[in-house]
Amino acid sequence: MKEYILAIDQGTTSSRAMLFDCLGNVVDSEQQEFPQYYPKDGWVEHTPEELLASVMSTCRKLMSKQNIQAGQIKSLGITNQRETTIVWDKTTGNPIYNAIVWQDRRTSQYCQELSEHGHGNMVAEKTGLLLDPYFSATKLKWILDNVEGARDKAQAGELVFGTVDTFLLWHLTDGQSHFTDATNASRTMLFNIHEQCWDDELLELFNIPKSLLPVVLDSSADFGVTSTQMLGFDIPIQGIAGDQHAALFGQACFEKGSVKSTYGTGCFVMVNTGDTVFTSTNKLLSTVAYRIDGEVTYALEGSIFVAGAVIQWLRDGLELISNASDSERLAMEANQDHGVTLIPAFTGLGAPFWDPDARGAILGLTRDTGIKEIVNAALQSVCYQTKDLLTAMEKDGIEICTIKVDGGMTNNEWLLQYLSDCLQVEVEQPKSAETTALGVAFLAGLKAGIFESVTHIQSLWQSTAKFQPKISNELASEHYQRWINAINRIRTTS
Ligand SMILES: Nc1ncnc2c1ncn2[C@@H]1O[C@H](COP(=O)(O)OP(=O)(O)O)[C@@H](O)[C@H]1O
Ligand SMILES: O=P(O)(O)OC[C@H](O)CO
Repeated sequence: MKEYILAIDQGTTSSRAMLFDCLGNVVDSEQQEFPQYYPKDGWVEHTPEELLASVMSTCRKLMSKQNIQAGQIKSLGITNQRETTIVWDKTTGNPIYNAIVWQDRRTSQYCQELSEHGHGNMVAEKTGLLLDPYFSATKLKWILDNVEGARDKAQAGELVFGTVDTFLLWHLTDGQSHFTDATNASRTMLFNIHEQCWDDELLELFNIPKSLLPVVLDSSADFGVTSTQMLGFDIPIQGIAGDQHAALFGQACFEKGSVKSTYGTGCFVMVNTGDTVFTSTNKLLSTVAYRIDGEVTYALEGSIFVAGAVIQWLRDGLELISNASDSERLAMEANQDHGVTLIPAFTGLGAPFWDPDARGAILGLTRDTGIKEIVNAALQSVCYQTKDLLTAMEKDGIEICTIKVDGGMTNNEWLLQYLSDCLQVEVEQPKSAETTALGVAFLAGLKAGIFESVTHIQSLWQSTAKFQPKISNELASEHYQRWINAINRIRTTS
């Protein structure tokens, strides 16, 4: 009887269930998109029920397709879009409001006020984060303050909060487990990353009752067992990590200084900083990379809000392309010297600008500009935003020679070549682009004893292609300068 690890990857635009063998090879997978809701300018929501339904349906389809029998799945891991905030009723499990998605900017005014009152340093010092609507704390406060009766129910201990991992775990275990892991906790802005605990001063600042919060475990831990009615069998849940942290783990970036960049809905560059919290002076975030056996490894992160989402916008918003993969051919066929700059700041700018009120723009249009040039500029914008992050890292004294890339967008080779040209560094692609799911499968398998150690996992990682810069440093700088000039025209903060 073959044995497997099941990984759930609940992303911003789709949910995936992936089956891995005990060497970390992909056996099969299922994927399902779900609706995005944009109720107001800068607001982004999901319905938690649709997230759960998409996860359940992909897992069930995958298991039935592979004719999985009891006992074949040795361990289950959950990785997830981070920061997205859900509050639900402890008794019924029903959410009291939609999931407020990480991209949502509704609390930008409140964050601004907290900054003006001088709370930024304390928050950054304790959490490694910047006072920005991106993180869960102000979203959670918004729900408690704006949903009728929520604060009273919270005070009475009738509600619970969780990021998406915690919500899925709760339902998979039929309300038995109210846990999260240290990586997800580190994105809430309520968690002290030095002391590895919920922080009373932060809870007071954001007016959050502690009783709402899940218990924080290692990323590789016993989180509970799936209830039979959910997946048909009792499966131990032994890995949980935020998707970017799981990708770092799946890319085997275990050494201090190793870097990965993931291109999904957003783009997230992470550098392993070992057992030290690195303090950036260039608005990058410090975060928990992973926690195993109580030992914390930290990372430095640069977060970009719109990467693959710009391609989705070309597809669904502008209807310029029918499939995301069309973008590769069109970008290749474009006049490469088009002079168009597209800034996809649909929900503001993330690192290193942190400008929640900036909005997107297309500059440099001429009568010759066509669909191909717009598509090309959209893909270039993802590379320039990555360059913004690497430049900030360089200013922090971190030199990067190679980045390991993954995520849905890395199926686009034109993008990877332009990325290498733009960054003037080597871009390395792993055998599987599904590194996020693989990372949490590794974490779950580690707890289950399928993988002996991090060193064992390192030996399983394989690269498939390397992209080297093909344009001169001078030309790359010229292109990038055009981007910087354009960014300076849309910023609302300095
Ligand atoms: N060939 C491609 N070229 C460019 N973008 C792509 C391509 N394939 C997928 N994408 C983009 O990648 C994103 C999906 O990547 P994925 O890693 O699944 O994201 P998430 O985990 O955030 O849901 C979508 O936004 C899609 O537009
Ligand atoms: O859904 P992704 O893969 O773009 O990841 C979202 C991030 O976790 C948000 O912080």
